[in-house]
Amino acid sequence: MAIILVRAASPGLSGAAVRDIHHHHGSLQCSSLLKRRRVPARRWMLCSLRYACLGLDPGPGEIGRTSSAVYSSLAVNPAGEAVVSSEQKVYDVVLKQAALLKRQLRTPPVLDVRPQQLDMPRNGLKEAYARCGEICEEYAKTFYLGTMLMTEERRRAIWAIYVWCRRTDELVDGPNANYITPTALDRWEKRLEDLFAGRPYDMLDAALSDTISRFPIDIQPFRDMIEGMRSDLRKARYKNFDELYMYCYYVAGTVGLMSVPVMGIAPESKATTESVYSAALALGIANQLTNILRDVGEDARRGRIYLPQDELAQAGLSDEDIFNGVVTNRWRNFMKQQIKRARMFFEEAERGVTELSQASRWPVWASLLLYRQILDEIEANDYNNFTKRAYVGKGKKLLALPVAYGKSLLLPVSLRNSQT
Ligand SMILES: CC(C)=CCC/C(C)=C/CC/C(C)=C/CC/C(C)=C/[C@@H]1[C@@H](COP(=O)(O)OP(=O)(O)O)[C@]1(C)CC/C=C(\C)CC/C=C(\C)CCC=C(C)C
Ligand SMILES: [Mn+2]
Repeated sequence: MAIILVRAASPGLSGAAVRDIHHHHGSLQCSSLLKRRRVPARRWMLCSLRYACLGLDPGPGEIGRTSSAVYSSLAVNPAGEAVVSSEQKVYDVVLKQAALLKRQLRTPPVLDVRPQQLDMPRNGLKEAYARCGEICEEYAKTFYLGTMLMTEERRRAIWAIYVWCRRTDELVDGPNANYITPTALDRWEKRLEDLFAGRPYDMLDAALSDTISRFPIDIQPFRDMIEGMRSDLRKARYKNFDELYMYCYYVAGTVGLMSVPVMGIAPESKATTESVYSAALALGIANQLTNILRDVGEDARRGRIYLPQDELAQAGLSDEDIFNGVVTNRWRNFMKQQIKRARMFFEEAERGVTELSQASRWPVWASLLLYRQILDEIEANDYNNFTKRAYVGKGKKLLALPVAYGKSLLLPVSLRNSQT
């Protein structure tokens, strides 16, 4: 194995941090950091892969720059010290959620919030869930269709989560967004705590209260989504991918973490709970990156640029270029790299979908295939995401459903090798 020591050649890293970073077949590995920073080897391999695939394979002197500019477990602060990256922080949440799920499945807690304890009129919960279903159908038709294959209890739970997420997003993205203050988000969080304690404020909250009494769902991803909305209020630029990654976790990776306890892992799956959560997180990140790439023009008209500033600068692009919205070769090349990265997150997610319980796979495959096609449409639009909205047509949408169904019948990846 060819190892190139980069040692003090890196301007962004302290000598100790680069002690044994080695460069091997286009990937970066750093064993001292793995130990000191508890970066799991698998995560490190993954970020190395993304790093290499992005074609940003650095020369030795460039490691400090690219480690924060690309996707990495290692970030560098302005003083040149290695700091825990967003990916590592989020991975700690994944580990915690996985541990909670395992513990609760072993010894289900004595539930202190039973549906019948909720102060609701007769049939109230049924109506509440039905309303959640209607909202879901109105906003996300294809996805709604996908949920129809799930068991009734799971389907209703996913609707209730969907509606809470949609309402949270509407606070900062909806018609009243201009009037939303951090205090309003604090009130929304208090409401969240109340509904987790069995004191829902309205019927839609009551549906979620009921859902969390039936499934081992933790409050943290919900809190984190509200944190993402707070960040949307105060921030309109992202310095680098590390910052953007955190934002994507907050607003979309959280959805993946909320959904796993409801969708369930296939009883025959040999995958670890952590790996399934990681895949769910990856799907959320992939979806959000795609959403950002689709909406560049629309966001710019609201004064927002979610694309990493340092990567724009490296591509010779500025905020002005985005506001002007002219598709140039620089823009095309920049977009190609961004699309490549989003696709890598989709690939990571794919490995987890097969591990979900059989009936949950179809809607997840459908949403993965449909959302990923938006990237193909951006390409088909010759990267004009300034004035053209990438849109997956009805025909392609309909075709994705049987394809997703076919994929949902596949054996979990974790079982495939052991069967041969
Ligand atoms: C089956 C399935 C997809 C279940 C998830 C259902 C669910 C609870 C969705 C909530 C989505 C939501 C309203 C999130 C609020 C924040 C937000 C709007 C995020 C963006 C969604 C797309 O919305 P849209 O295109 O309408 O965007 P605009 O508001 O118009 O800009 C996001 C891009 C994020 C969506 C993220 C997911 C759906 C996460 C998917 C991950 C899983 C379901 C985990 C699957 C498990 C494994 C193991 C892969
Ligand atoms: Mn939105």
